Amino acid sequence: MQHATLCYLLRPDAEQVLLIRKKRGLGEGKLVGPGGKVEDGETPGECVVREVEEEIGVTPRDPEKVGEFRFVFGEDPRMFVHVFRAEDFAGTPEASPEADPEWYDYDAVPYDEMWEDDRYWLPHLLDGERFAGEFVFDAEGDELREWDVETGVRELDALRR
Ligand SMILES: Nc1nc2c([nH]c(=O)n2[C@H]2C[C@H](O)[C@@H](COP(=O)(O)OP(=O)(O)OP(=O)(O)O)O2)c(=O)[nH]1
Repeated sequence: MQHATLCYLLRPDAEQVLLIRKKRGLGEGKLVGPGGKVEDGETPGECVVREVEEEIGVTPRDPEKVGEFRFVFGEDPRMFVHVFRAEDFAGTPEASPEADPEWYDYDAVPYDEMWEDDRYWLPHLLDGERFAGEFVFDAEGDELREWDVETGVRELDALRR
């Protein structure tokens, strides 16, 4: 299965999270965290730093993996996503050909402009929880059909076995 990463940069004191409007690729037009596909020979931790640098020009420091989910379209397991959070980073978020970044208050995250599954796990990340989940969409990826999320997960990567 293809592996990918997502990174949520946080300002915990201001209770704000950085989201990007994705300009191309899977999920174009949606609000997501920066991230992308894990390349051969790369760990998810290396991928997430590279993707955040490429997409918004900042370097996350010590990104912490806090969640993972499997993303299925119809019968087709599409993506295994490693989700990170980081409270510290070098640089100032800037727009790129791939992404327009913007800070959002935790209580004003526009879930209706995001992937349908995000409302079931992003609140856990903002609450400082760890989670693992599975989301089954229709074959076109338009509609969420089934979902399952577990929180308080101590050992991530459980779904890979
Ligand atoms: N927020 C959110 N992001 C998702 C979901 N499913 C899913 O694959 N993603 C993310 C993980 C990846 O960051 C991205 C998929 O990778 P992509 O194909 O768009 O990667 P990319 O544009 O960066 O392409 P590349 O540069 O790696 O080739 O979408 C989801 O349900 N919610």
